[in-house]
Formats: sequence, structure tokens, C-alpha cells
Amino acid sequence: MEPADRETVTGLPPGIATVREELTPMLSQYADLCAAHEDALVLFQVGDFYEAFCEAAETVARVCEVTLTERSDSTGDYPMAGIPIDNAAPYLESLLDAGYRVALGDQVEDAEQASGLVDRAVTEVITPGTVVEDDLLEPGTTNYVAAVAADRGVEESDPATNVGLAAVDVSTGECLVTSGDADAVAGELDRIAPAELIAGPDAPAFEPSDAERGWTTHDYDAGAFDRRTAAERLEPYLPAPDRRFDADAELRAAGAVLAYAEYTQGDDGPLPYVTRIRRYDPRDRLRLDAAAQRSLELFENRGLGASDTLFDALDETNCALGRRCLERWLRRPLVDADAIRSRHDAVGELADRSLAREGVADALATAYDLERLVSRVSRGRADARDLRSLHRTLAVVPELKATLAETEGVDGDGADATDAADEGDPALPRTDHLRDLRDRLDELTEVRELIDGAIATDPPQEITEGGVIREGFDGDLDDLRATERDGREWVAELEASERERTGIDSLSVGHNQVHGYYIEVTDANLDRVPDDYRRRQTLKHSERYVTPELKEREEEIVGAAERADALEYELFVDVRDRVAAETERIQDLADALAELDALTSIAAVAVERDYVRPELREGSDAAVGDAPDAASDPAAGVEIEGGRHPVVERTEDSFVPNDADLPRGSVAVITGPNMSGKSTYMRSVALIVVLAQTGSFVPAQAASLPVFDRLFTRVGASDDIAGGQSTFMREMSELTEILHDADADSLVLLDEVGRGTATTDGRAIARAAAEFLHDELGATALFATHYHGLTDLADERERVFNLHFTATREDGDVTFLHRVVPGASSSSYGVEVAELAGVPGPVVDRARDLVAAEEAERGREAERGREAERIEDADTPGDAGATGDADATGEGDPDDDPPDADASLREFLAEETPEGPEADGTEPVDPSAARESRVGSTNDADEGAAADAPSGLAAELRDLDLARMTPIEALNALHDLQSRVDDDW
Ligand SMILES: Nc1ncnc2c1ncn2[C@@H]1O[C@H](COP(=O)(O)OP(=O)(O)OP(=O)(O)O)[C@@H](O)[C@H]1O
Repeated sequence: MEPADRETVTGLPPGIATVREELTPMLSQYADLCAAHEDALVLFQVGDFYEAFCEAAETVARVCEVTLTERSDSTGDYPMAGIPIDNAAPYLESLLDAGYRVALGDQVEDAEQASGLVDRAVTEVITPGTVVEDDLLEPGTTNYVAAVAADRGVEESDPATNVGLAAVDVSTGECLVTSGDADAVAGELDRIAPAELIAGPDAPAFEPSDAERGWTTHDYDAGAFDRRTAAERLEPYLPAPDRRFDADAELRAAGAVLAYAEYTQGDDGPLPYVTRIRRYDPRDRLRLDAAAQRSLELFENRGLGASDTLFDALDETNCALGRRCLERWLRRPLVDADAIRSRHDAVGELADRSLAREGVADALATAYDLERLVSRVSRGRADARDLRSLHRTLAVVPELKATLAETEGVDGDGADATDAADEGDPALPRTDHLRDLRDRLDELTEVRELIDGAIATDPPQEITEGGVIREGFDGDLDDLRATERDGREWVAELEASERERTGIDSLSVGHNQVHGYYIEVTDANLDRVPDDYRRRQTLKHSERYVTPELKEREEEIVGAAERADALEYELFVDVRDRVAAETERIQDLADALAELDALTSIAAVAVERDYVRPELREGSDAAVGDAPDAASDPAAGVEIEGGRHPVVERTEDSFVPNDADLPRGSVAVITGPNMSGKSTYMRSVALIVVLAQTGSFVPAQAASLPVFDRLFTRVGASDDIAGGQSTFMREMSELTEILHDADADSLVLLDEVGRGTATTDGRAIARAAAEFLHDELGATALFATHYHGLTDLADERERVFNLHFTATREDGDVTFLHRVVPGASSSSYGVEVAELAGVPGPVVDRARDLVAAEEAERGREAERGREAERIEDADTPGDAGATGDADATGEGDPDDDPPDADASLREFLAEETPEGPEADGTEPVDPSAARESRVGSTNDADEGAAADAPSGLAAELRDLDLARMTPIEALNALHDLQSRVDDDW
């Protein structure tokens, strides 16, 4: 979000700029910092506050809801607004939310030591994508800033040929680099979901716009994207960067994003904790673009509660590290069958070994966010408490290793649980994956012991005021502390000894900031004051004194304390630096802990929700433990027994599991009443695929799956509430992408394609798309539709087959069975659903009449058509098949089924309840009666009227897409039609 008045308040406020020459030294310093940070709002430390002046102050006051005050000095009056440094986080958050970047102009020298104006510098530019403050970051989430750069063809005007993308999470040091064509990079951006994007001078504009996708974009210093500059920038992070990237665009994006990250961290040079710059190819992961992520509700749920997403269903992680890892995994499921199988192995072992799993979970629950901790350590921002948290996390590691190695007998969770002792070394996990992971759990004993020996167990937050270093760590420090302690003890005893010496019972010894230690004697006892007392201060009823010895002791105490504090700070910084030297090892440990937590979470979900290990149809050992001949069967596709939707099953008490059998390259056309479960079914299949390739077990009784490369979804217009383009336009651009890019390794979900436009066009598009998917692309597809004409594709195409959903009616109420069965259903039952939704009875009755009238009309039209064909056939004997051709190409009207192919809900119900009323207590309805009742309700007069109805009205009626209308829209449309029928007929 770009604030409307941004121009005027970032950089140098105009009110300051106009009087710049006359400003006091302090405001002049403020002006300099503002001028050097044109794209940021400068907050200027004045004591305990961050202040802004003039127009910038007005912005701060408005956005942060703080009072606008005024600063007056010899040069004039300036509006001023400030936020407390101690509690800056919520105000900074408001500024970031409002779209500002904030430069913190901190005092960089001790105000007491400064001779004159305190030196100030921008220590950090806080931006949405580069925040590092814990208070401003969600725990367990990633926060990336990304950069894109494009390589073009030889000519200046050539389009971008290769787009490079680099993203860095400044809070953890993770850095990703990739490249591809503009579409591929747009897809990757959706997955990475950066908080902020900086664009190179030649970067392509992405559609939809970045703001719509949830990140702010701005141009950044074009020089940073220059190839040479970028390579130089990268050198400290990655020796010989020229050889590390696949394309110039990658190198340029990586150099620029690091330049930006450094700039926001105070331009202090390379960020030492960015040690892992990982280049990857998007094709190495299951590609899920934004539309797929959205419609499968992987991370966001638009309908149910915000927490009802696939991620939430899978997230039983115990620490922030694991949560971030699980999110990364789910955003990038694997495509390498062996790698997937390896994760499944580990999940299986953890699912079987409940004691180990729970032990691991308990231990991880005490782990801190090691990635963020180590980045603070290496930036020199960690305090003693951070080091203690690091220590506590390291202390978990030996426990985890022991827990993982522990040999258990077969325990309750898994039928095939195996005692580790059966499979070799009893002290090791039984799967390679967990064994490797256990090996990667670096105990970092030296670091742990260093912190434990050096840092106090409960240190204060401040690191300059002592109390952070443990006794026994440093002899000099201990001596200083001993001197200080002895001195204080001597002072503590002074009161008693002086009372005795002087005989003054009311004599007291005290201390204050200004005068230091003193001996206080009331006026009544002044005559007993000894000679060696020197007067320090006179109060109303008493005098305060010091003695030479007290003075000496005081100097000793103060000197020792000051030197001890300074030494403690030095020692602390040294310990912190020594820990920072192990950054990479700590980061590797963080990775291992994160993976272990993610696997443990997946295993816990598998056990709790009864998930099953999916068999994979590909990879080097597909035949081992998997479906016997699946590996050799290229047509082997998705086979799911009793599959469930992992999210809906959590909210739906009686979720009905369904099977799916989709050979490779087949297209399943799914029909059925509204609300019967078509979308849920399709999504269950896709989510099972996503879960399986993430390494998770799946909600089913059994599943055997191929490994897909890409997953596409296109959901119905009204399901997609993204703004901007018209919904139909967006639907078509998503369809375009699918038809361009899908191939035999893709899984495609199409939910009611074409319903965003007029019925005739919509069903033509739907049919043509289904044919193309089948004939040209060979993708495996699930196609839910209310265009029942599409079901006859199954007769025309080898790998197209029909599925439909069932319902029953009891006492007049429709009950959806949510059960998928083979074959086609024949109507969308929009009227019945309208009735269920509470559309008033007269409207529903009238709608039934109109449907029946239309069916009758369609019947007559079909009959006329057949008659005409007969005549034509008789006239032109050699021309048979023309009609068939038209149908096959979708030019016919597939929805204009003859009446005997159409059926009412009653007909449908009767088909689907073979057991009859006795079997389930429901009341199937005689299909002929149903037809009679519909046709019957269209009495002779109506029928005659319908036959005579003006064709425009009939066409409009036919074009009403009841499946897609809200009850109120249906009511309005019917009312409109009804009034015109009354007027015109
Ligand atoms: N297998 C199932 N078991 C239990 N409830 C289910 C099942 N499938 C779907 N439902 C319930 O039915 C509701 C409607 O399902 P869904 O949206 O999949 O229907 P639909 O056929 O796609 O409807 P429409 O054609 O109107 O888009 C879901 O919100 C869910 O609560």
C-alpha cells in the first residue's frame, strides 16, 4: 500500500527544507539524515523518544495516533511528534502497515560523554521485507524481501528472456535464488510471498499487480542491479559468484537484494549470517501457482474460519523453526520420488514410535528460534538473554539424540511398528532419513559450555550495566567485583561501628546519586560529631558528612563497579563474537531441528487423524513396498480408496470418504446437484497429492499415486473473489495458462469452467477445454460441471469418464449423500437448492413450472430437429454424419438433451437409492412420476403459453444459470421474467 501523501513526508520534510540554512545544529543533523534517506520516514532519537518534525511529524501523529506538539527554538517553531523508544514496536508497525519505510536515526554516542551535539546515524531502515525486530515479526513465519532483474535479448527493445529472482529473509539469513521466464518467476513470487519486492530497471510488470498479491513494490537504485556491482557485492558471501549462477539475471537480482538488505541494516557491510545462498530450479518442485494455492486453501481460507487451511491441518509443530520449515515444504512439495519416499520413511518411523515422537515433541517445545537468535548474534544485536536462550536450545540436542536412538518395542500406533533392534544397531533410528537427521544434530558442546560458563543464568536485558557475566569466568572481573563487594560490606557495617564510636544512636549511613555515600547526623547530636567528619550537605534538621576513609572506600567501590561493568561488556561481546564464529554450524543445527519438528508434526497428524502412507508409482525403488506392477505401468494414475478432505473432515462431523480412480491422462467429468460435494471431492484428490509430495501421509484408507510436476486449478467465478479483473476475464486467463502449460505430468482441477459468462458460450468453452486437455495435453483432470451435455464426451473420448454425486429425499427434504458414483447425473437441481436455501415457496413453484415448460419446449425442438434430419437424410442420401460432427466439435448444443435423457431430482434420487425405502428409510421417488409431476405441473394452458412464448424470453430463461445465482438473484430474475410474462403473453 503506497500512502497517498508519501512524496511529501519521506526524505526531507518541506517545512525543514525551506529553512535548512537557519536551523539549530540538532535540526540540521535531522535534516541531513532525512536528505540521505529520501525514501524513508526518519525517526530521530532525542533522549528516550524518536521524534519527527514538520510534515513528517504530522504523518507520525496521524498514523500512530500520537499528539502533535511543537518544538520552539531560536530559529522558529516546528511541529513535532514522538514515539517512546521503549515501546516503539506498535508505532513502527502502524507506520509499516501504512506503507512507510522508517529510518531510525539513533544516538550513536553516549549523551553524557558527548562534547556538544550528540552524534546520530541511521542504524537501521525498517521496511516490511527487512524487519528483524522480534516484536514486529510473527513467530514461526518467513519474511522475505525479493528482487527481480531481467536479461534481455541483444537489442534494447528485445523482451525479457530470462528473469532472475532472489529473496532474502533478513531475520534468519535464508537466501533463495532462481530464474525462469516471467510466468515461472511470477509463480515463484507467489510461493515465496515476499513482504516487499524491489524491481530492477528492466524487470517485467507482473499480473495481477503486486499490491493485489499482498506485497509492496518499489524501484531500487538501478546501479545495484548492474552486473559488475552485483558480483562485487556477492563476493564476500559467495566466492567466485560469476560461476555460481545460471544466468546474469540471477546474479544481478541476488546482488541487488543483498545491497538492499545491507542498506536497511545500517550499511555496515556484508551480513555475516547470510551464509546459505541457495540456487534452485522451480522445476525441482511441484509447481503450485497463486491460483492453486488460493483455491486449495493451503495457507488462507476464504470461506471457513481463517485457521481452516491445509497448513493448519498439518501444523502440530512445536517450535518456530519447525513451523517455518513445514510452511516451506508445503509451499514447495517435492517431485523426486525417492526424496518423497525418504520423508515418508521418517514419518512412518515417527508415527510408529509414539514414545520417541512425544519425547522429540516435548524437547522441541522448549527450543527457541535458533535461526533468528543466531542472526542477532552475528549482527551483534543479541543480548545476554538471547545467549541464554541459545544455550537452552543447544541443551535440548543431547536429549533429542538420546530420544531418537532409544530402542522401543512395538508400540500402539502402527500395526507394522518395528523395534529398531530388529534392524541393526539398536542405538540408532531404523530409517536412513532419521539416522541422517540424528547425525546432523550437532551438539555444539563448546558453544554450549562457553555460554553456560560465561553468561549469568538470569541476566538483565541491558548488557552495559553489569550482571551478565557469571562469577568464575574471568579472574579480573571477579577481583573487581570482590573489591566492590568488600567495599559495600564495609559501608554496610559502617553505620553500626560509627554509632558505637560516636555514641549517636540515630546516626545513619546513606547514598545518593549526587553526593555519593554520607553519614547523617541530626541537629540535636551535632556536638558529638568526631573531628574527622567533613561536612558534605546541610539539610533542614540534619547534616551529612563523609570521612576520609569513607571517601576512599567510595572511590574504590565506584571505580571497581565501573571497571567491572566495562569489563563485563567487553567479555560479553567477546563471548558473543565467539558464538557468532559458529554461525554456520548453528544454522545447520537449526535446519536439522526444523526438519525434525516438521516430520514429527506430520507424523503426529498421521496418527491422530488416521492418515495412511501413500504408495508412489515412480522412482528407483517403486516396486519395493509399493504397488507390485505400478512402476512398469505408465498409465497408472491416482488410485485413492476412502479419500477424505483433510480440512473439511475436521469441521464436518460425518465426512463421507470417497474413492478416486484416475488413470494417467484421464478426464473425469463430475456432475451432481449443487452442494452435493463435487468441489470438495476434487480438492480432496488434489490435497492428497500435495500432502503426499510434501512427504506427509494422506487422509485415506489407501492411496497409490504418481508424482505430478504441476498442479493447476481453476475454480468457478463466484468462488474466486480476487479483485481487479472481471471474474470471467480472470477465469479465462487462468484457463489460458492451464491450456498452455499443462502436460502429461500435470494434475488439473477445473471447477465449473465457463459459468462466468452466458450459458451457450460457457458450455462451449468448457467442452472445448475438456477436449483439448484430453486430446492435446494428456493431463490428468477432474472437471466439475453443471453443463450436463459435457457428460456425453465419455462416449466420444477414450479416457473421459463420468462421475456424479448422489442425494436422497426424505419427507420432502433433500439430503446430500456426498458419495461419488460412476456415471453421469443429468440436472443441476438449482431449484431444489433454491428451495433449501429458503427462496419463498411461490417463487420455487413458479421456477419449477418454468423449468418444466422449458424442458417441454426443448423436447419439441429436439423432435423438430430429428424430423428435419429425417427429411434432410431422405433428400441427401450421401450426407450422413453432419450432425454428429457438429456435436463432436461442441458446436451442437450439448445441454439441450432430449427429455428422456433429462431427469428431475426425483428421477435422479430413484436411480441412486437402489435399496429402496426399506433399506435406509428414505423415500425414493418414481422417476416417471417425477417427470409426470414436472410435466404435469405444466398444465395445458401453460404449455400452450410456453409454446407461444416470445423466443427472447425463452432464451433468457434458458440462459439463467441457477447454479450460480444467489437466492436473491434468482428471486429477482424470476420476478422480472414473471412480470414480463404477465405483460406480454
Ligand atoms: N464427502 C463429504 N462428506 C460430508 N460433507 C461433505 C462432503 N463433501 C462435501 N460436503 C459438504 O457439502 C458442502 C458442499 O460441498 P461442495 O461445495 O463440494 O459442493 P458442490 O457440489 O461443489 O456445490 P456447487 O455445485 O454448488 O459448487 C461442503 O461445504 C461440505 O460441508
